[in-house]
Amino acid sequence: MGSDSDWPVMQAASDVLDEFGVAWEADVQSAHRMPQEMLDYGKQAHGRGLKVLIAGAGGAAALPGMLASVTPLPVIGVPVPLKYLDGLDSLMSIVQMPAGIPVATVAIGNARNAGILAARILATSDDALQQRLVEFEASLVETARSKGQVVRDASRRTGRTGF
Ligand SMILES: Nc1c(C(=O)O)ncn1[C@@H]1O[C@H](COP(=O)(O)O)[C@@H](O)[C@H]1O
Repeated sequence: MGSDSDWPVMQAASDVLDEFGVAWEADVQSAHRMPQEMLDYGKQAHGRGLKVLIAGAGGAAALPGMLASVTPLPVIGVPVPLKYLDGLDSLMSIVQMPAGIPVATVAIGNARNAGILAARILATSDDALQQRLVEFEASLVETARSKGQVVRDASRRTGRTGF
């Protein structure tokens, strides 16, 4: 992430990776504030055995794209919302990459989805992880169904059938 101030948003990625039993590391690397160190981190990531990079940054978010330009690894960008512009600036900075340097961009502030997408990428070569993802998706179906049941029960009680 571009700053430790992004951690409250980015932590959701590490939380969901923990849920799936996927090892992760977190670091602060800023393309703007520490360009050489950030480039070194990106260049070395592949050789160190990392498999997917999740890059979260707010405002003028150069970090995800710059990382993607120096690594063959898949990079997932997380637009971090700041006080001004609600993360739209970050979203635009991350999503509009030139051809040849892709960054898979998730919704503003949705680091959890970045973690899940990383797990899905890793699961293409990990059957056990694939199975955990299948079970996770099934649990989402159950949760959505039970929420629908709560609404149906409430509408029956009140006699209202629509909203
Ligand atoms: N967007 C970038 C980059 C970069 O893209 O290189 N480096 C820091 N930042 C962002 O600046 C915001 C404010 O950072 P501070 O809270 O440290 O002032 C953070 O959201 C960070 O991701």
